[in-house]
Amino acid sequence: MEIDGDEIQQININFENIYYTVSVPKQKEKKNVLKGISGCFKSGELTAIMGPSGAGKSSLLNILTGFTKQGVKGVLEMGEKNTRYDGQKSCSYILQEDHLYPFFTVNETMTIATNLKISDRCMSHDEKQLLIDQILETLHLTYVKDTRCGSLSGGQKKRLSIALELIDNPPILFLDEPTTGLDSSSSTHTIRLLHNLAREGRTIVCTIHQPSASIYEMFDHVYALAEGHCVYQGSNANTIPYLASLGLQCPQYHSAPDYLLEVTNGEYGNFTYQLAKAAINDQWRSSTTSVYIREEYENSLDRDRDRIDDRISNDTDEKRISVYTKTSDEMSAKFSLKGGERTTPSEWTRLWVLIARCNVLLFRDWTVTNLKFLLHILCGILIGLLFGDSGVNADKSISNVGFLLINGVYLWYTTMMPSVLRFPAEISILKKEVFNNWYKLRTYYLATLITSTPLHVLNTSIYICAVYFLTEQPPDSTTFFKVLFVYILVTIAADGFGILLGTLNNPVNGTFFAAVLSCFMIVLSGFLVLFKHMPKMLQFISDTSILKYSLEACVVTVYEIDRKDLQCPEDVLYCHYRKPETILKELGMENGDYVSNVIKLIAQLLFFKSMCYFTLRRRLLKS
Ligand SMILES: Nc1ncnc2c1ncn2[C@@H]1O[C@H](COP(=O)(O)OP(=O)(O)OP(=O)(O)O)[C@@H](O)[C@H]1O
Repeated sequence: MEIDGDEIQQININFENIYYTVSVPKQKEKKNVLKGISGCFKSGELTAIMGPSGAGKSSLLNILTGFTKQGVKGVLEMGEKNTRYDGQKSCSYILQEDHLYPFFTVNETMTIATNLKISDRCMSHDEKQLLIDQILETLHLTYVKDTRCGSLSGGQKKRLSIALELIDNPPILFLDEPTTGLDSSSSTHTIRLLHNLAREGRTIVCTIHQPSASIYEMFDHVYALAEGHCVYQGSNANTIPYLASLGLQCPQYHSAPDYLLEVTNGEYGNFTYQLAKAAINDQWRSSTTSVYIREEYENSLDRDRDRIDDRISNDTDEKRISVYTKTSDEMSAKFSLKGGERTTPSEWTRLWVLIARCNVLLFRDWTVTNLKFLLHILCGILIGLLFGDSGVNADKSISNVGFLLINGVYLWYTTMMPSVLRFPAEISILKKEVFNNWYKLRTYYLATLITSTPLHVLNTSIYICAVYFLTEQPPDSTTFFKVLFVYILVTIAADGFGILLGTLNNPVNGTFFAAVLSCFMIVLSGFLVLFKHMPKMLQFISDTSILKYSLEACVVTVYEIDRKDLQCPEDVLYCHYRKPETILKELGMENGDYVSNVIKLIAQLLFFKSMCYFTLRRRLLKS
C-alpha cells in the first residue's frame, strides 16, 4: 500500500517582549511572572526551557501554546514575520501528566485518536492501522500494543502520549516536563525520541527541571529563565563559555546544566540582572560562536580552555549528523506512510466516535454499569419490602406518600453523587483532547448526554419496576408509565445537577454542596413540612425543589380523584385516608396537575443540562 509522503511544515516561533502579569489575592500590585522576554525556537531543533522552580517556565509554555492569554503582552509570531499566530491550530501540547483512559489498550487508544483526527475520506481503515503500527514501532510501543493503558509504565505512557499527538503530524510539539516521574533510562529514551522527531523538521519545545548531562547534550537550544527573565539562550555546548564570559567559571566535575541551575538559583550570588542583559545577544546559539569563544577565551586557565574546547568540538554539526543520520533515515522511511493531504473528520463523525468510546468505557468499567444495576435491583427489593402493600392499604397512605418521596430522593442521590465526581476526574483528559483539536467541547458533551441518558432510563426502570409492584401501586399501565416518566426526569436532572456542582467546585466542596442542597430539596418537597405550613414569605423557595414537582406529579397520578377507595385492613377500626381525595387535600395537592409539574421538571432538567455545558467550558478555560 502506498500513501504519499507528508512534508512537515517548518515553523519557527518568534516571541518578543513577552510580559505576563497575574493578580495575586490580597495584594494590590499585580505580580510580574515574565518580564519582557524574547527568543526564537526554530524548526528542526529540540529546545529546552530551563530554570529554577517558579522561574516562569510553565507560564512561558502556556503562553506559547495559547493556553494562557489573559495578562499577556508582547509579540508572538509563528513562521514568517507578521504571520498571524495561531499556536493552537499548529501545535500539540503534551501535558506533564499522561491523561489516558485506563480501560483501553494502546492500539484502541491510537485507533480512537486516529478516527477523531483523520477523516475516512483521506485514509482507509487499513491505512490508518498501518499508520498506527508505524508510529507505535517508532516509539517502541509495538510490544505493548494490546496492553491496557492502566497497566503501562510511566515511560510507556509518556511515549503513548507523544504517539497520540504524532497521528496528525503537528509541526510544533510542546511538552511540559516530559521526564518527570521517569527513571534515567526512560528519560534519556524519551528525550532522544524527541530529538529524532525534531530532526524531521518539527519545532519541539519542552520544559525541563534538572536534566542530566547526557540529556542536556541532546537539546539543540537551551532557553533558561530566572525570576521571569531570560538568562541564557543558546546551544547546549555554549552554556559554560557563556557563563565564563560573565566571570562565572564552572567548577571542575560540574556538568553544564547543574552549573546553569546553580547560577540561576543564586547559589553564587544574584547574577540575574547581568545574565538577563547578556542573554539578549543570541550569538550563543550558532556553532560559529564556539569558534569566537575559543578565541575570546584563549587566555583563560588551561583546564577551562580544555573543557570549552571539548564542548565545542562535541557540538559540531558533523558529529550530530553522524549520530543521527541513521535514525533520521529510519524515521523518514517509517513516516513515509504518514498520508498525503489530510482532512479532519466532521464533528458529526467525531460525535459517533465519541459515543462509541463512551459506550465501551461504560461497559468496561463495571463499577459504573454492573454495580449500579445490581444495587438498583437490591435497593428496589429492600425498599419495596419495607413499604409492603402501602400502595393499596388505606392505613399506610402517609407511608405511601413517603415512599413516593423516597424514590425521588434515592434516584436523586445515587445519580447526582457520581456525577459530581465524574467531570473533575475527566477534565484533564478533556482539556488535553479539546486543546489539541481532537474534537470540540460541544461534541464531547453531546456524546456524553447521548450515552448516559439510556443508562439513566434503564437504571430507573429497573428500580421503579421492583418497588412499584412490590408496594402494590395501581396496576394500570398508564399510572405506571406516568410515574416512571417522572422518576426518569428526576434521574436525568440529578445527573445535570451533579455535573453542574462538579464543574463549579472541587470534588470535596462539590459533594458537600450536593448533600446540603439536596437536604433542602427534601425538606422543601412539601411532605416533611406541608406547603401550607411554610411561612408565606418562604413558600416561594419550595419552587426551587425538583423533588416537590416529582412528589406532586406522582401523588396526583397515584391518588387521582376518580380512583376507587383504598382498602382498609379488617383489624383497623378507622382509615382516615380511605378516599384518595383526602390525601390530596391533606397535602394541599387537590389542584395539583401532572402535566404542569412535568413541564417544570423538564424546564429544571434543561436548565441544569445547559448550565453544565457553560460551566464545563468555563472550567476548561480556567484550568
Ligand atoms: N495564575 C497565576 N496566579 C498567581 N501566580 C501565578 C500564576 N501563574 C503563575 N504564577 C506564579 O508565577 C511564578 C512562575 O510560575 P510557573 O508555574 O511558570 O513556574 P515554573 O518555572 O514552571 O515552576 P515549576 O518548575 O515549579 O513548575 C510562580 O511564582 C507562580 O506562583
